[in-house]
This record gives sequence, structure tokens and C-alpha cells, in this order.
Amino acid sequence: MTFDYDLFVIGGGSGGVRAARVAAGEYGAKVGLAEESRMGGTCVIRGCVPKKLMVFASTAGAMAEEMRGYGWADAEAGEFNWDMFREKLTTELDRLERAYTSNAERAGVEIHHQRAKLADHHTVELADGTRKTAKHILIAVGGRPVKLNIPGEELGLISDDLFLLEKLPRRALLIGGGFIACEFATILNGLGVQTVQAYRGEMVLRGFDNEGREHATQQLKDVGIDLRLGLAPTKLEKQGDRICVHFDDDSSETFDAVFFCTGRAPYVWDLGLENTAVKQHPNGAITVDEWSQTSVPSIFAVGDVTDRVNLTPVAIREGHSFVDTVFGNKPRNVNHDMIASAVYLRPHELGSIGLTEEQARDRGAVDIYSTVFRPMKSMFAGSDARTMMKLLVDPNTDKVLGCHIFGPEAGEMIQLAAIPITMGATKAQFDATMAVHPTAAEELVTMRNPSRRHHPGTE
Ligand SMILES: Cc1cc2nc3c(=O)[nH]c(=O)nc-3n(C[C@H](O)[C@H](O)[C@H](O)COP(=O)(O)OP(=O)(O)OC[C@H]3O[C@@H](n4cnc5c(N)ncnc54)[C@H](O)[C@@H]3O)c2cc1C
Ligand SMILES: NC(=O)c1ccc[n+]([C@@H]2O[C@H](COP(=O)([O-])OP(=O)(O)OC[C@H]3O[C@@H](n4cnc5c(N)ncnc54)[C@H](O)[C@@H]3O)[C@@H](O)[C@H]2O)c1
Repeated sequence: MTFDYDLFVIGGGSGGVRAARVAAGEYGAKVGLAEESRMGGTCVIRGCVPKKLMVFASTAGAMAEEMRGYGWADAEAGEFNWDMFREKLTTELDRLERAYTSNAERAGVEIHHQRAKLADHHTVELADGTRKTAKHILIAVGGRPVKLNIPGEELGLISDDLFLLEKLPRRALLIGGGFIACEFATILNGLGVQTVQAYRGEMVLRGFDNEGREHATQQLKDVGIDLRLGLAPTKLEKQGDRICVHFDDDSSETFDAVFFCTGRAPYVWDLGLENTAVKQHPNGAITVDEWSQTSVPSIFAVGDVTDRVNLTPVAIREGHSFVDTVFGNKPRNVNHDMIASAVYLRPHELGSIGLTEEQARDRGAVDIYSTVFRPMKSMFAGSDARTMMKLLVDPNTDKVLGCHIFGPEAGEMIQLAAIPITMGATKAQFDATMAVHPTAAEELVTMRNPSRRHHPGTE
């Protein structure tokens, strides 16, 4: 049987573009790709990239404050100009979109700038009704934000909207306590917006190491975010050009903007899955094996639509591994166990890899090397901000099981610590590493004695 393509990719985001580009450019496959919106997907257009640029923008006030502590007595950030920033952001995202498009096209990928759905196990149907056949189909359609199913939810915004605002709100509510809620609260607060964050739990960033979560929760309050814990909205109502939010403690308040940062769901709506035997998890995520293959041998899925670990580098690695395996004759699957990540808060980020202390304790014996200190740079300026570094070590093998850093540039630090930890480094190897002085990161190689031990059966 002959096909129009060797591979047809649905979705031009992190996972889809990498797979298409490598299959066509490196392995000579005939590749088609459909993207219904902008090439680059969530990360480039409405996620990691614009978010991180806004995090950078939001640090001016804190930097000025710190510099006043260094003798720049008149240092002031002044007024943030949203119009000017947004224009630069638009130009940058346009540039990135063009780069993603031209890199894929240069590799030989045929891009169809329209929506696609599955018609059968080897056929996709484009929005204009054209049908294309392919030996293999890759579903890389990502996820979409979900709002809470409460009255008036249509009045609330989602994360995509932050980057498109006509003007910054004077007072904003962020609902949620995950990655997006905490990063967006940090950004808006730093840009001068009166920021309220409502989270139903006791501590933000569920799933992270509890000590890291405590520091993050405290920092959100310390930087001036009005963090309301144990609180959830029940209803939104229009009040003039503002929004009145009712909460489950019977209080109500008005805001200029309300953002639902309450999670994302796999974007499987109208994808034609009913025309195939592709299996799904109860939340809609596409079920795949360790090779990213679905229950249909010709159809694969990578990235957020599979709801494994929803991060850009993971989607990219899954897409790359899929083409190495299927087109490059280099079978490669992805280990989802040791994945570093960072939450870009300010002034301190939270960087993590491996087991949390809680998970390590559940697993068995663990030695906990942990230190909390005031970093030299901010302490000199008069700040009380604390940095935390923690290594979790298996006392039987001496292997480092996890590392958690709450501090300035923790994202950069955890990326480097992730290399030896992924290689299976032992604590002794960390200790054998000469420190770089004076840095904050040197603590990772100078923590000599466990702060606490958890040795079940011997305690
Ligand atoms: C605000 C925010 C901040 C984030 N920050 C980070 C971060 O700092 N670090 C990090 O690692 N991750 C971050 N993420 C997560 C990261 O963006 C995702 O994990 C990543 O983009 C997933 O890639 P993907 O290829 O699975 O899907 P996506 O990048 O979402 O790409 C899917 C593409 O498919 C297209 N599409 C969907 N359906 C169809 C269809 N039927 N036909 C044609 N096209 C279709 C979409 O338009 C989209 O372009 C963030 C996410 C958000 C929302
Ligand atoms: N720095 C990064 O790497 C980064 C940044 C942003 C997003 N991301 C990725 O995007 C994903 C999505 O981020 P997110 O923040 O939307 O999701 P999340 O799962 O991290 O957080 C969702 C939040 O919504 C709350 N929530 C859910 N249902 C609720 C309900 N019924 N009532 C009240 N609260 C409710 C949860 O308690 C949680 O705090 C992340 O899991 C992550 O994989 C990564």
C-alpha cells in the first residue's frame, strides 16, 4: 500500500515539531504536519517563553530594592510600560514562530496550516476536507487550560490570556496553587498589580518536596501577594466592568481580572478518535506504551496529550525518541523517573529532581542533608530571604535520590545538579567535587553530615 506521507504529525508544538523535523531532516522521511494555530505551540507562543520573559520583566522592583541596599540610594524601577513590553513580546513571538516554521520546512516538512482530525488508522482529514494518508500518524496536540465548573466561569481568563491583555489589571485574582498560579502571581505582583491568589489547599505546589513548598508559600506572602489558603471560588458575577467573586467562606470581592489556573486537560476534542481504536485514560489522555505507541500500531502520541510529565523537554524527548525508534532504527524510549523541573518564582525559584523527602521516606531508609541560609547577595542588601538546599541519599548505596533547591537561579542550578544525579552519582562523589567559592551552589558539595536520618526499623 502506498501513502501520501511516511509520517503525518497533528500539532506543531514542542513534541510534534521535533518529531517532524528529525524524521524529515535526519531520516529522509516524507512528513506532513498540521497546525491549527501558531507554529511553536504552547511553550513558544503561550507558555514557557512569554512566561519567562514576563518573569524577567517582573523583577525590576526587587532588583532596585536590592541595589538600594548596595548604596545605589536612589535606585527605583519606575513605572512598568505594558504597551512597550507587549509590542516587544509580540515581535519576539513572531520571530520564534517564523523560526519554527522555516526550520521545519527547511528539513522538508510540508506544513498544513489548518486543523486535522483522524479519519482512520492511516488517514487524517484536514479542515478544508482534504484527506491525507500516512504510514504512521503522530498525535501531538497538547493540552488546554480547564476552568472550574462554577457559575460565571466564562467571565474568568485562562493562562493564554495573560499574554494578550490590552492593559494590565489594577487588581487580579489567580485561582489555584500549581505551577501557573504561583508563577503568574509572582509576575503580576512584580509588575505592580494588586495580586490575590486563592488556593483551596494548605500549601502551594502540591507534589513538590514539602520543605520547598513551605518556603515557596512563605515567599509568595513575603513579596506582597495576598495569598488566601483554604479558599475556593463558588461563583463569578459581572459588576460593571469588574468581576465579583464569591468564595466558599461566604465572602465576596471584586477584581479587574480573574485567572483560572486550575490545571490543563489533554486536547482531544473533535480529534476523530472515535474513528479509530485508540484507547484513552478516563481524563481523555491518550494511552501509550513506553515507545509512545497507542493501542493502534500505526498511531503514536507524545507530549501533554498523553499526560505523562507535562513539560516541554519531555514532549521534545518523546517526539525525538519516537522517530529514532520508528525511522532511525535506533530504539530509544524515555525514562520518566528522573526529570528536573523549576518553578520560576521570585526572588527564589524552586528547582527539583528525583524523589521528594516524603517519597524517599515512604520508599525506605534515607539520609537527609539539608541546609537553610540567607544568601550573601540579598543578605548584604538587608533581605531576610532564605535559600534551601537538600540532598536525599540512600544510606545503603550512597546514591543521591533527589535534590531540591529553593533559591536564586535554582532553575539553573538544578539543571546542572541533574547531570550527576541522572548518572547515578553518590554522595561521596558530590563530596569529592571541589567547591566553587563564594557561590550559593557550593552548599551542594559541602553538606557533610545528615541533618536528619530516616532508618525504619532502627529508630
Ligand atoms: C503558562 C504555561 C507555562 C509553561 N511553562 C513551562 C516551563 O517553564 N517549562 C516547561 O518545561 N513547560 C512549561 N509549560 C508546559 C509546556 O508548554 C508543555 O508541556 C508543552 O508545550 C507540551 O508540548 P506538546 O507538544 O505536547 O503540545 P503543545 O506545545 O501544546 O502543541 C500542541 C499543538 O497542537 C496544535 N493542535 C491541537 N489540536 C490540533 C488539531 N486537531 N489539528 C492541528 N493542530 C492542533 C495546537 O494548536 C498546538 O500548537 C508551560 C505551560 C503553560 C500553559
Ligand atoms: N515552570 C514550569 O515548568 C511550568 C510552568 C507552568 C506550567 N507547567 C506545566 O503545565 C501544567 C499545568 O499547570 P497548572 O498550574 O495549570 O496545573 P497544576 O496541576 O500544576 O495546578 C492546578 C491547580 O489547580 C487547583 N485546582 C484544580 N482543580 C480545582 C478545583 N476544583 N478547585 C480549586 N482548585 C483546583 C489544583 O489544586 C492546583 O493547585 C503543570 O502541571 C506543568 O506540567 C510547567
